[in-house]
Amino acid sequence: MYSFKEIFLTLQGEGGQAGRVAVFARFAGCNLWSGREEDRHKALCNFCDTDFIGTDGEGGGKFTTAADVVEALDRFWGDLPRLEKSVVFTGGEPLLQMDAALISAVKSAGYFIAVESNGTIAAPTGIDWLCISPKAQNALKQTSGQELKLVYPQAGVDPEDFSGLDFERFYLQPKDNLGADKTEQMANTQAVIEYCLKHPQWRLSLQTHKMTGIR
Ligand SMILES: C[S@@+](CC[C@H](N)C(=O)[O-])C[C@H]1O[C@@H](n2cnc3c(N)ncnc32)[C@H](O)[C@@H]1O
Ligand SMILES: Nc1nc2[nH]cc(C(=O)O)c2c(=O)[nH]1
Ligand code: SF4
Ligand SMILES: [Mg+2]
Repeated sequence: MYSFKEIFLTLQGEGGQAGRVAVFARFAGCNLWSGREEDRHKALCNFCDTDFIGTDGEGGGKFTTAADVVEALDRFWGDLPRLEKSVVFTGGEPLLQMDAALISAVKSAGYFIAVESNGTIAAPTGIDWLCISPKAQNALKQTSGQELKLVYPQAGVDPEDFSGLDFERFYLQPKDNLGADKTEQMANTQAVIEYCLKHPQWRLSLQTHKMTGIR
């Protein structure tokens, strides 16, 4: 059984695959936050910008088999070219639910498989583009992949804690303070820019879907 909050077609907004059309499949549930606002202050990850509770979003639901998930993804991919098929599994935390059966079925259907994960759970094999986004003091179990994308700044977190890990690319993504304060938001972006100017291993990742107003 796989539980998805929502499934939709959009352009990847972040990181090294930004601009690429993909079906986004957002799993319900996370191991670092309940998703309820009243729990945010005591969550292991407290800056989340996403609603991942339940299965009531567009395209969401509970799918009994991996084949049922593929059928749903294919509905959103529609008649687009088969050779370009691309899916991003996110959440919530996708590695709580992704298993070999799902990866195998999605791969057989022709998809390039990208995953957005907090890295606290080891990833199964077969993922084409693994993006790990470490969260404060939560221990990393997955220390390799295509992209490490650190939300910055985070209290007590130094990018150099991660710069020696086995990733192809390293990104800093300005922390969205969720509308709390425009000045602080701009300061976060400025801090990323200044860090990247001094540390060429790191690149700027902007949440371009928020700038353009797409999902
Ligand atoms: C909502 S998370 C879901 C996947 C997974 N749980 C994770 O944290 O990587 C998707 C991406 O959004 C990023 N993100 C979440 N809240 C953010 C915020 N307030 N500002 C910037 N990026 C944020 C995460 O770090 C992650 O890279
Ligand atoms: N367009 C778009 N790109 C994204 N990249 C990562 C996202 C996520 O929430 O995981 C996301 C998202 O929610 N929308
Ligand atoms: S780990 Fe990811 S989904 Fe979970 S609360 Fe943090 S940003 Fe949100
Ligand atoms: Mg998002």
